[in-house]
Amino acid sequence: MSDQASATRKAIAAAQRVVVKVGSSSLTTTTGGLDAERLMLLVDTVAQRVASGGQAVLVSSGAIAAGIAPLGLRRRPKDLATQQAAASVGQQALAHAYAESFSRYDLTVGQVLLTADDVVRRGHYRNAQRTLNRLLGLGAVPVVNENDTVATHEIRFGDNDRLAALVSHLVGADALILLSDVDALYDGDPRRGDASVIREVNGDADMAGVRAGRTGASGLGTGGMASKVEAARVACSSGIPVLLTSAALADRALGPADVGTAFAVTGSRLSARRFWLAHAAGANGRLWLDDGAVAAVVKRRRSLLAAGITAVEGAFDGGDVVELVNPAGEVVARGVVAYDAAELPDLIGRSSHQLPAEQRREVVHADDLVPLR
Ligand SMILES: Nc1ncnc2c1ncn2[C@@H]1O[C@H](COP(=O)(O)OP(=O)(O)O)[C@@H](O)[C@H]1O
Ligand SMILES: N[C@@H](CCC(=O)OP(=O)(O)O)C(=O)O
Repeated sequence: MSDQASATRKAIAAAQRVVVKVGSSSLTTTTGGLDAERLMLLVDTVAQRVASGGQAVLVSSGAIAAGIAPLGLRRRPKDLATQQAAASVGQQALAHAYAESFSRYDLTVGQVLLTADDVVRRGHYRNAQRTLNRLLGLGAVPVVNENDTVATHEIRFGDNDRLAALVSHLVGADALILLSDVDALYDGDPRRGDASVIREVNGDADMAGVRAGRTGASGLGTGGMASKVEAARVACSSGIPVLLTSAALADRALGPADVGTAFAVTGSRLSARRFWLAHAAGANGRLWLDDGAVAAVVKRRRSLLAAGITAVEGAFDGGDVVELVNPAGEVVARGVVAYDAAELPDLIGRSSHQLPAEQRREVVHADDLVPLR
């Protein structure tokens, strides 16, 4: 274990406030619905962490999977209406099981069901933040899931890994623990033959050559390893270390943190507004930048001026969030645009002195802009 890696594991073991995300495959079976025993073991571990002075937020998947057996379905449904029906049955079974199980430790559970809108819209984001913080302050264990019964295709998170990364930032967590049905990240899907375990990820370089699949073995979860790696990247980029392992190893993950894959932080903690801009806000359009503008915005942290924009995409209003893309089409930053989409075509490519006085303001001000690379 390298020094940096052990520092990451030490930080995770010492974390005061943790977010623990558990996947469907770890709590349910296709034939039996909710696996009460596995859920109880998880609760034992989380309750232990709370008893030793920590705080925990549980992001629990499993609503859809837990509804499969009670509704007499044979496998995870593919259409949204049946998924929502299953989630409606499964979520209440899940909430009931958590409440009962945590009550063995005199711990109260607060159910928090979020839609993507709750983190995409700034007002909702702060509201969710307040609720979660208050629950923690009152000594309860928030149990979070997506509000599957009302979410439509367009506004779904779909998998809970990304939701867990967003919740980690929302509550200012000191660590994020991702529990799945696989003990660690491998360089390829271990189900498909030989794969080597990756113990530490200290940055993008350690991910070179790693193939993280989009499907899981169980057919119960969604997103596969790819969504976990992406969630880890989001959390680490804003200063939250991540441990990825199996639910069967939860006691070690929440104890000495000496199992699974540890992802080191790659950036510092962002303010709520900057995190929201970078990872949560829905973008309404794109501005294409030339190389000079990319360097100014990403390396020198300058405002974006009209002169460096080569094309405008989307129908946005001033005040909306847009993506800034480099000439290769990669998103390099996100920010709040100061003009409506209709105003920009006349301005782009022109330097400030060629523009009328009222149109000389920055297109995206540096304070409203978050580089992503
Ligand atoms: N590179 C990889 N390393 C580890 N597991 C992988 C990798 N690529 C794909 N997987 C698969 O991802 C699965 C976990 O994803 P998923 O079923 O969505 O989990 P969960 O329900 O816990 O969210 C594992 O069962 C594993 O087979
Ligand atoms: N909100 C959904 C989660 C979807 C899902 O399967 O997520 P995961 O098991 O974390 O890949 C549910 O509770 O069924």
